[in-house]
Amino acid sequence: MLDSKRPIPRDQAGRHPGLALAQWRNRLIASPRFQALAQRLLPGRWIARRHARRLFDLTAGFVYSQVTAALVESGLLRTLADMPLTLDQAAGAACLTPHATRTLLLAAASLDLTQHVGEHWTLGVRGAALVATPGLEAMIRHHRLFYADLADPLALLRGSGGGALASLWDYAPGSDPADARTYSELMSATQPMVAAQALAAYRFARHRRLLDIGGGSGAFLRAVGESVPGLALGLFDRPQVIAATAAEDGIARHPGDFRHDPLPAGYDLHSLVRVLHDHDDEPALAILAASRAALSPGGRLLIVEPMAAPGKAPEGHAYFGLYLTAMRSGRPRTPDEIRAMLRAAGFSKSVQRPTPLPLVASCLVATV
Ligand SMILES: CC(C)=CCC/C(C)=C/CC/C(C)=C/C=C/C(C)=C/C=C/C=C(C)/C=C/C=C(C)/C=C/C=C(C)/C=C/CC(C)(C)O
Ligand SMILES: C[S@@+](CC[C@H](N)C(=O)[O-])C[C@H]1O[C@@H](n2cnc3c(N)ncnc32)[C@H](O)[C@@H]1O
Repeated sequence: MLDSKRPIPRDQAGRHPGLALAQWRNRLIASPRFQALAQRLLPGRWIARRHARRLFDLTAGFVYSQVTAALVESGLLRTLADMPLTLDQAAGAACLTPHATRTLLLAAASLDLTQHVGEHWTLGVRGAALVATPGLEAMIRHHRLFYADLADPLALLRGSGGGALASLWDYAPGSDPADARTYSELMSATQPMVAAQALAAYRFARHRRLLDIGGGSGAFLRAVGESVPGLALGLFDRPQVIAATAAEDGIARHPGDFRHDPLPAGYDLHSLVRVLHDHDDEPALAILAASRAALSPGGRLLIVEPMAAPGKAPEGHAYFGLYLTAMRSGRPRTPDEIRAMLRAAGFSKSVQRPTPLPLVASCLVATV
């Protein structure tokens, strides 16, 4: 437990001892003599090269992302997945000159997205993995909106710029009502990889009735239903989202607003999949409290979403931190932060279950 830990001794100014160490290291790295020495000695050269490579990738990562986007948007990724192409065939398929096509294919090859074999171009290992990852191409296409907002990152952080991504998510505060179908389709396309994380982490068969709160068009429920046939399924979402989904698949539909409306009773398992991080702390706590109120003793709530892991993985605070800022709602949370909120909402216990790909989603199970 956090409060049983012994207090860390501070310096006279009350600062953590690790701070002085970090400052000393940073001064060392900044020294030209240390830089020269590090590059002369072999272990130092390896470490310096590794940092230089990562720093270059940070500096140039936006170019790599746009090479990937060009491969997707030109249709070349899909065409190369179907058959190998010569340069001239690829140029015809992409509606680009042979010179521009060669530039794109060479750039993509150096990122392992494509590969040149003899006279032909085919997909590289990363290109093949991209095509095999459900919804990733749709994600890359929708990044056009996020990229526009990121053109001025400080304006985005100050809240004075952006707005392109927020216009997609019409439940984000201050957004104009848009067609909920656009984001529901994006979420459905990417749902198989998310549902796979939940199914690997949790045994749904121990329950009778599952309510997916903020379940969009029901893709998560359909994936769970296929794996666990006897489970009764219920979908709770905004009325306009529920209205846009097909009604004939045996899923009980509950239109409502989870910030104000009570959730339907009678379900022994609730799920919140990529929902909690969309909301600031106050509404997020209200959603957890609504779930707690609707569950009977022994009932459970699953939280499935990418969670922050500071110092371990960048996608939490670096990708989703900025994504949710552009969306103007929510924040990425660590499992411990969510567990504290679950306690505040009245859940008696919560545990984290490992998932195969935490960058897609982590999983917390809370019990009433
Ligand atoms: C056989 C020979 C010779 C060689 C084989 C070599 C080998 C072993 C290759 C391995 C191949 C392999 C199995 C690759 C597997 C790759 C995988 C599993 C890749 C998965 C990638 C997943 C990615 C990149 C996921 C990205 C997800 C994103 C960007 C999600 C964004 C989500 C958003 C924006 C959600 C928004 C919702 C909101 C609003 C925040 O709530
Ligand atoms: C990011 S999407 C996730 C959809 C789905 N769970 C998935 O992972 O594919 C968030 C969902 O929460 C729903 N939602 C947002 N605000 C809501 C509210 N106030 N009441 C009910 N549902 C809401 C949205 O309509 C959307 O379907």
